[in-house]
Amino acid sequence: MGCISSKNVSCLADQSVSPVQEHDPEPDFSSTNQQHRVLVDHSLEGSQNNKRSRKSRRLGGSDLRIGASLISGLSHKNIEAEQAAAGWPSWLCSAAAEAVHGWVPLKAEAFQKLEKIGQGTYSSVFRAREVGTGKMVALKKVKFDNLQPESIRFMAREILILRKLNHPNIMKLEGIVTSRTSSSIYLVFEYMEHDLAGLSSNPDIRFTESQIKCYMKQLLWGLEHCHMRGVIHRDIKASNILVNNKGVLKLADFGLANVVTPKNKNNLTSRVVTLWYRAPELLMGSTSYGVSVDLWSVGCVFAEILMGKPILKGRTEIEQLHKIYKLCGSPPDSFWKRAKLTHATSFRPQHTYEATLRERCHELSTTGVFLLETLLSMEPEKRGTASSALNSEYFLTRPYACDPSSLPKYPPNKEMDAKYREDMRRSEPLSLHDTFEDKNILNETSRATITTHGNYYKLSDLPMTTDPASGFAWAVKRRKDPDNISTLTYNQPSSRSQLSGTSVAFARNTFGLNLKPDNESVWEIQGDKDDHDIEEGPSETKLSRIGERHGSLDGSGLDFSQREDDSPEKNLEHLQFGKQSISGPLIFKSGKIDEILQRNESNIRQAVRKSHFQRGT
Ligand SMILES: Nc1ncnc2c1ncn2[C@@H]1O[C@H](COP(=O)(O)OP(=O)(O)OP(=O)(O)O)[C@@H](O)[C@H]1O
Repeated sequence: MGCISSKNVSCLADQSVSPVQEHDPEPDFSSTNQQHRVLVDHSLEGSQNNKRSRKSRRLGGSDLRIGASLISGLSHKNIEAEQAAAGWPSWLCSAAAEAVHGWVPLKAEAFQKLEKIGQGTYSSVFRAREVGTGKMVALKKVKFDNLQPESIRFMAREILILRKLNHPNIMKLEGIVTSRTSSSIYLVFEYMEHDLAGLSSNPDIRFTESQIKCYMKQLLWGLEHCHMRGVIHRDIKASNILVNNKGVLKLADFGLANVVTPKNKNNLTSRVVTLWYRAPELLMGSTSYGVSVDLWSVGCVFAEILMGKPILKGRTEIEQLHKIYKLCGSPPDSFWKRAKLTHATSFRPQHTYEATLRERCHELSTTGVFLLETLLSMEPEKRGTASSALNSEYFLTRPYACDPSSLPKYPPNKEMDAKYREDMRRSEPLSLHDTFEDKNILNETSRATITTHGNYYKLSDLPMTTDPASGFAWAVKRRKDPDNISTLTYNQPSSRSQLSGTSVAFARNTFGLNLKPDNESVWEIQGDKDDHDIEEGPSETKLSRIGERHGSLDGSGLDFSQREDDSPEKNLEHLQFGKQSISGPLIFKSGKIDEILQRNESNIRQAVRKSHFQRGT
């Protein structure tokens, strides 16, 4: 695959854009046998810049602004001329020269594009074959508006962070496919056959304790590398942790990552991390968090691979917090005293919750429970660091982590996942009862086994369902001024719909949220039950809409009501709690968990992008 060889000026000549591409705005992936061109450090560096470049390499490239500082001595005209000569499109050089500095673009015809393997908010991922070597790669096509410099710079941030990292357990950016005339770019990554979400949720796969340790160690090594370079990943979840057929785990998807600097450390957006993996301080709106948000997510992933399912599956931010309290216990008084959040006390539960983590992980060794409890500490500073987790007793006691090469070769992930998801779709919903059985770990001598299990899909994995014609959402507001009346709104064409009132009841009973109708939006609650426990059993609260009103958000400084994909229905998918905006889908037409996650992910990505535009965080 492409490499970065230093000072290889002569290679530049080899990077000329083919006549076909000159007329093609999209990179033209072909099946021709044209040789793949390597990435080279081109001739930007003068002797002084070379010195700086070498220094930064000795330091492990730890300065994210390396590109910017390197090129600062050169005139813009020179840089653009150099980069254009290297084959980069002008819109990219002018908006994000530092991201591609020292590299030359790879040519589209060096790859044979195969099937699509992933779809993100701002990307589509394809499997592809490198023509010259036959090696499989993943091509991530990044969507952005190339007329908008901010949009390009946002994408450039991901590239800069990826270039800053260099570790066997971090997904390596191997190159970028584009051309002088292209309007899009593809990031080239090593192809990984599996992800931890697919493997751990597969009922046919059961990890042994030493296999779990092996995955966890690799994850923590990768994370330690990020954190030591000031990079917070901010989207650690099982599906972003990829595994190849050699048992090597790599942390992927740095689309939400950021480098903490003295300048931005108190001005970060709280709307990061996929809901199920989001730390409590983020749910409470913190904007001055640190790398410990990643450690919380690692705790969630640890629990997920132990149990075979995500451990905290909230459907809204408020429900997510509730689930955290139920698992980890309500935070101690000291937590609320120390919390620097303006609205922290709004999140203080009225009831005391005892931690249930030990019960839920009763098969896990004592050392494992201790590590899990540490990672899932309500107080960020008690979570320790990736390094301290690696030094924990869990990894120092038998059974030790196995060697990655001894991990089983699983059937191709994409096929396996596709089949599994299809099976789930066909079978849902099964019954009102929870049919999920935790996949407890096997004893040390066991290997991962492929067996045929029953169907594991659980009804409570699904969002609360509504009438077939649903697709509405609701919002709650509470303010202190004349607008100060809480409003519960939903938007549903039909006159009546069923909505589980658990979130309403939870908001009211747990946080003391007082719901009142206001003039603009009138709602009725029928048969409301005080149901504190969202997870177990749907409550039969019925709401009928008479009027409607759009929700708006402030809280974390982001306003989803101005999202690109703006519609009344979508705007209403927020629960505003005090100043904290609570977002996330509550109810979906089809009742598919994939849909919830997709929407949640999209919301986060759009919000972070917007926040980046506004504040650069
Ligand atoms: N190197 C890879 N090998 C195999 N599959 C990959 C690779 N990278 C990504 N994928 C697949 O593509 C999916 C989407 O990729 P990724 O997570 O990077 O983007 P995203 O976060 O969904 O997109 P965006 O950041 O634009 O919203 C992943 O969930 C994974 O299934």
